[in-house]
Formats: sequence, C-alpha cells, structure tokens
Amino acid sequence: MSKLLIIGAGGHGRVIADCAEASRQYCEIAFLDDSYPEREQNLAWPIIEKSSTWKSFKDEYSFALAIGNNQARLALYRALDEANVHLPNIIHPAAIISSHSELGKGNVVFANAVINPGSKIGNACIINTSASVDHDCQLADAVHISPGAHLAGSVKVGQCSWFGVSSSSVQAICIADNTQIGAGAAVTKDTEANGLYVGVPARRIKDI
Ligand SMILES: CC(=O)SCCNC(=O)CCNC(=O)[C@H](O)C(C)(C)COP(=O)(O)OP(=O)(O)OC[C@H]1O[C@@H](n2cnc3c(N)ncnc32)[C@H](O)[C@@H]1OP(=O)(O)O
Repeated sequence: MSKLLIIGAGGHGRVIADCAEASRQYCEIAFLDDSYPEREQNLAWPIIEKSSTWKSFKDEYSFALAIGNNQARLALYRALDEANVHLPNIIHPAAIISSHSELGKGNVVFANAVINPGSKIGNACIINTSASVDHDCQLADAVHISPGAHLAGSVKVGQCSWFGVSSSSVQAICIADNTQIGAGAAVTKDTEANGLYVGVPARRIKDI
C-alpha cells in the first residue's frame, strides 16, 4: 500500500480522495493546496502543504492531480512526469474498465464510468462519474469526459478537450484539440480546434 498526495483540495480532489479510499490501494491520503495553512483539513483528509512544495514529497508519495482546467492539469502532469513522480491511475471499484483497453498515467476514472474494449486513454484524463467511453475510442492527454457524458464507438478526442455534463458524441468522429462541448450537447460531426460547441446537434458558437 502506498501513500497518495492529491494536488488540489477542491470538490474534484475530494472525489479523487474518496475514489482512492474506496480502491483500498492507499494507506494514507493527503492533499497539497495553496489554501494551506488557512485550511488544514479537507473532509477526512489533511492538507499538509502548499502545492508548490510537491518536489519535497515525490519520493514518499504517489500523486494525483485534482485540477479541473485541462491545460493547467496537463502542464503540471508533464512537470511531475519529467521529475519521475509516480502518477497512478485512480480507479473507483465501481468503474468498469475493459481489460482490452489501455490507460496511460495520472488518469482518474470515477464510479459507474465505463471504458469499453479497444479504447485507448492518454494521460491526465478525467473519466467522470457515470461517463462512458465506448469501444475503440482514442482519448489524447488531459481530456475530461464529465459526469453522464457518453462517447459512442471509435471517437477520437484531441488533447485538452472537454465534454460537458450529459453531452454525447455519435460514433467514429474526431473531436479536435481544445474543443469544449457544452452541457447536454450532441456532437454529430468532426469539430475544429479551439471551439465551443453547444446544442443538439452541436454547433460552434465561439472560439475558446
Ligand atoms: C463534477 C463536475 O462538476 S464536472 C464539470 C461539469 N460542468 C459542465 O459540464 C459545464 C459545461 N458548461 C456549459 O455547458 C457552459 O454553459 C458553456 C461552457 C457551454 C458556456 O459557458 P460560457 O462560455 O460562460 O457561455 P455563456 O453562459 O455566456 O453562454 C453563451 C450562450 O450559449 C448558451 N449556452 C450556454 N451553455 C449552453 C448549453 N450547454 N447548451 C446550449 N446553449 C448553451 C447560453 O444560453 C448563451 O446563449 P445566448 O447568447 O443566446 O444568451
């Protein structure tokens, strides 16, 4: 059993801690957050230092990144990976992940999420509560599939793209890098990079 240090003590961090606790893989779970020392506790788990101090803990702990912003999470992931920090995938025991899928490092997969066979998940991705990634999808690094969002088969999702809560994608399309899909949208065609798409069917409404 190893010790887990989560960078970021917000709501997403608390779900990661809860998920790690449920996985029974860790003997200790704690946080780094810039609100320390004003806040020393985050529900059942201590906040032990500021985020910037992570290097001093890197030989003692495994790390998880609880940063919602995809670009910021990817930047921090790269810094920690470069420093040979151990970045396990944090997987809730109630997630269903095909043994014929592949996950990189530093991902989180929450309760009731499903990843089906042939899918490849990059690094630092969030597969949130009850999201599904169907067969043969390919997710690049730092993608976020929000709660209840669903990807049909063979969807490619570019780096740092974000599916909002309860959004969906039809099969076999390409979501470009840095695409944001609004809550409840249904994507039916390839997207172009750096766009915000909303509605059913999803339409690009602005650049991001
Ligand atoms: C566990 C967790 O919490 S994980 C986090 C999950 N969170 C989400 O999934 C959030 C998803 N976010 C959204 O859907 C947001 O509404 C966004 C990103 C699409 C838009 O946010 P903003 O950039 O602030 O845009 P803004 O709110 O100004 O809306 C712009 C226009 O789009 C419309 N719009 C916004 N969101 C949506 C949507 N999901 N579907 C349809 N139309 C929308 C607005 O009504 C507005 O229209 P108007 O100009 O005619 O008034």
